[in-house]
Amino acid sequence: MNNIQAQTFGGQILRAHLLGKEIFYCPEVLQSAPTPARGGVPVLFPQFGTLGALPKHGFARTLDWQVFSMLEGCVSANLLLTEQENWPHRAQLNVDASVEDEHVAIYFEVRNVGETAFTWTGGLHPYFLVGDVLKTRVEGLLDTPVLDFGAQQLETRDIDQHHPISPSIRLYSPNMNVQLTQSGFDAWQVWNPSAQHALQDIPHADWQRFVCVEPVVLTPKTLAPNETWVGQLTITLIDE
Ligand SMILES: O=P(O)(O)OC[C@H]1O[C@@H](O)[C@H](O)[C@@H](O)[C@@H]1O
Repeated sequence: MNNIQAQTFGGQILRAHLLGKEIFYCPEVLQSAPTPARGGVPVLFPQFGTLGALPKHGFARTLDWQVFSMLEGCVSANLLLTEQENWPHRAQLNVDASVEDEHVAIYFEVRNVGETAFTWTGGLHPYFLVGDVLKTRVEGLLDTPVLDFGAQQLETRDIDQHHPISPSIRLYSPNMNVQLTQSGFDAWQVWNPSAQHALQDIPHADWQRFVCVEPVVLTPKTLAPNETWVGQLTITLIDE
């Protein structure tokens, strides 16, 4: 059975099932505002990570969005991001996601609805449910044809790497094998916090159950008033 679920806080997709398979890691108990929820697919905007002076990963993941679900298997999350501290702009953000057959398709749209141009970084931060990250690999990155997490010393240190963008890569894990196809983004960020993490918002052992493979914009993009940027991530179950 296919379905998808999102919450208003952060406009965040939390869970999606494809042919009955759970695609995203999402703990039972999620942090509530103002702490960003760890799991599902956080939206990062207008700053990726600490690439600037704004709050880490921007404002979008800690604001309340409007979330609609009019058709089964589809969600639409929308945020009019108005002026924030150190960010005197206005942006309309839309995340539209659907599950159909063996795909989850996520569109992320950013429109400048203010009167001044702004420059942004950000993207989507999916927490893929892999079962055991130490038995998981990513294939098809341009600079690392096979990224084997079992060989990354995740018992002692995190992995936090960006890789040049490619149209599609594959994630092989005990939970699922998926192809990740993107357009519009400029890097794949790969992150797992390792067994040594100090995250307080997930059960400690859960570090091993997920990996984040994130289609992101790391090179600042400028949008003039009325200009729109669109990115897409499609997650497709594959057999091999
Ligand atoms: O703990 P946060 O703020 O949700 O960030 C999680 C991780 O997100 C990744 O995108 C970053 O590359 C990591 O550096 C960061 O630690």
